[in-house]
Amino acid sequence: MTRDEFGPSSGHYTQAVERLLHAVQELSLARDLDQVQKIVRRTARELTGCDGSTFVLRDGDKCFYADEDAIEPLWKGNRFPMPTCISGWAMLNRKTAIIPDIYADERIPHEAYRPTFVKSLVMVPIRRLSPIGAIGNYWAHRHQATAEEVRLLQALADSTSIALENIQVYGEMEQRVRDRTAALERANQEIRKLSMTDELTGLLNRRGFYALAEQALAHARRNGEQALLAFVDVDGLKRVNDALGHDTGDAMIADVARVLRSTLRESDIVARVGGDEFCVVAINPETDGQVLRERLLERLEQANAAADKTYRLAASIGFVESRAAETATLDQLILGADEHMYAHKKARAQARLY
Ligand SMILES: Nc1nc2c(ncn2[C@@H]2O[C@H](COP(=O)(O)OP(=O)(O)OP(=O)(O)O)[C@@H](O)[C@H]2O)c(=O)[nH]1
Repeated sequence: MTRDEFGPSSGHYTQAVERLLHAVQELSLARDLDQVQKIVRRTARELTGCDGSTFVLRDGDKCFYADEDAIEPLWKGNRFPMPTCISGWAMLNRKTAIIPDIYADERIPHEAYRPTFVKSLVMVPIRRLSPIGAIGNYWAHRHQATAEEVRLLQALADSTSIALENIQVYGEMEQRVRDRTAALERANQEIRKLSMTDELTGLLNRRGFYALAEQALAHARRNGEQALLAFVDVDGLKRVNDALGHDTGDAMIADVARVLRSTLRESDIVARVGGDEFCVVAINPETDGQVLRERLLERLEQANAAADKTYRLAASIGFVESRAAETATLDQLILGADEHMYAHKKARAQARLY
């Protein structure tokens, strides 16, 4: 195409400006780098009718040939040091490189061009004041780019720069929304955890127990697994409170909780469901209720022997074992274990009398 054919009053130029306006519109709607690259590589070629275009991004001190649209492959995916390639020159000098004969120009690394079809090129920087990339146009024959072609490419580069900034802003906004959502989710999790946790012992509280135990029992029933529910009531807390103070009573509760947690399996659900009352749900328990009770009492005794405390840990323990076929509700199971515990407490009190 000659200069006359591509002058401001020519039909080609009008078409190219229309094409550019379309691209500007598309770029204003682009939301990610892929979309921008696609628009730029296609438009850059169509604006001048050249044989190839590249979309280059600055990557530190390298030029990254991010994308291309050409009659034969160029350098897509490659990175070159800024001073060794023409896109680097355009960015470092903040100027457009117009090169009608690449083999007559010292800025061109001739060896890199020899395997390619390129004979002439134009390279415009994206964001002239502080370039972040460049757009290349290549011709397979000798071509002296016209002022109009360069102007069109520069206008495309300016719109590309705004599109890239938009993407960055959108990206940051999206990231901020993601961060906030994650923080909210963490806060919600914390609230859920706090609302299900007993502050004194760190075990589940009554609400947490119901939530997890209901789930575990339903699951056990579906799978035909056996379940055991134990009710543990600390002995003599009132006496300790009255004689040694509420703080000591608290310490006693926390000690019992520690013994329960360390004696039971990690998968067992352990909760403080009242002042001095604990509930345990064990699915597929390793032992029957009687053995479990003996083990817990033994561990409480061991804790007493190991520590020089002003109080003794003791508890009454009742339990119920629920088979898969049973349809007792959690409340019914708790009631059964509580009654069993009460019988145990009575028996222990009587044993102390004799
Ligand atoms: N320190 C302390 N005491 C509590 C807490 N919650 C409840 N209590 C007290 O625990 C005592 C429980 O009394 P009881 O049900 O008679 O139990 P007990 O003193 O262990 O008596 P037995 O179960 O018959 O051995 C009451 O005095 C409650 O005020 C708590 O969080 N901390």
